[in-house]
Amino acid sequence: MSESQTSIELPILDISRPLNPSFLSSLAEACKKWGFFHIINHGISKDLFSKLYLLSNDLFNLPSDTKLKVGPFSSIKTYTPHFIASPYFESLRVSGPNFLDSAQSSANALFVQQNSEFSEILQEYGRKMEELSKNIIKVLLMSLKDGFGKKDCESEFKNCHGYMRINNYSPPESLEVEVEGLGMHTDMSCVTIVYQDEIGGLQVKSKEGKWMDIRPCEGTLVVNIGDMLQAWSNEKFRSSEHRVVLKQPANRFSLAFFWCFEDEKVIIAPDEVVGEGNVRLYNPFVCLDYLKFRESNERGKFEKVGFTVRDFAGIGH
Ligand SMILES: O=C(O)CCC(=O)C(=O)O
Ligand SMILES: [Fe+2]
Repeated sequence: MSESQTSIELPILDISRPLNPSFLSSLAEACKKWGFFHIINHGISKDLFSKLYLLSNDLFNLPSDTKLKVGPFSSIKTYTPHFIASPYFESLRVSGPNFLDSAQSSANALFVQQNSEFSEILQEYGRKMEELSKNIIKVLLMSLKDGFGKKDCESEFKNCHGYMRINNYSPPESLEVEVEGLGMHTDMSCVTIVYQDEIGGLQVKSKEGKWMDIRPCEGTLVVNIGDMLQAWSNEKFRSSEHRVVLKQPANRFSLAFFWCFEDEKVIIAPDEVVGEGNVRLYNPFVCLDYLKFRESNERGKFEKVGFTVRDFAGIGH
């Protein structure tokens, strides 16, 4: 991890304003090059983030034994303890469309006292993220050439569903060199919406293999393209490898919302997306089959064994 690091400037989508063609083309360009952009005026208040932060803190501060009541060996399985993704990472999953029920079933197992605020806040956040995801897909479709297909292609995304992960990173107390809080990966979603606190540490890998910082900025959310949209868009959009590094001995909090195709969906780029005269880069595949493929590949074998959507369904791979 000695390579010098730089941060990148990404387009900032103001979702509250009408879009102009020059912005849409810079967005399309960033989605092809980086697979990342920023979003502002998303309608999620600072107050909601602070509440989510405080409630999540209460949760992660519980004793490990308590958290494991919803861990991988419990019936609920919403909590990922330390040492699964990394020694410094733990996470709680809340699934839609009924975020309230999902959060409540974890809360019931974790907290002695009734804690309805926790699930209500997560429901509010989940619903807002669903709306935002739908709007983001609309904008992305518009950014594809000639504003094509908004009417034809939006229906492809009508059965999408979302889930979120509340992430807590706790680096070692004496941190001399930076450590990976979350190793290199691509997301399996169509799009992911990330809130990262002011600590920062999210990085995207450039096509040349260099790690670039995605600096946090108050009021700004990060959006990244996932594998499903990379395949569906015939690589008009890129699902980039990214990771989280911890550079200072301070806790880091993030929320990641994944907007995904339904399991049974057959992913195939529409002809108008591929474009006349262009080569089709993926064989059609069923969404769930790819999710299973990813699950069955061990993390450490990443470099040796095919692991990405290209390896799974790419033509000529
Ligand atoms: O914590 C972050 O900022 C990003 C998390 C992430 O990449 C993920 O959960 O897929
Ligand atoms: Fe990710």
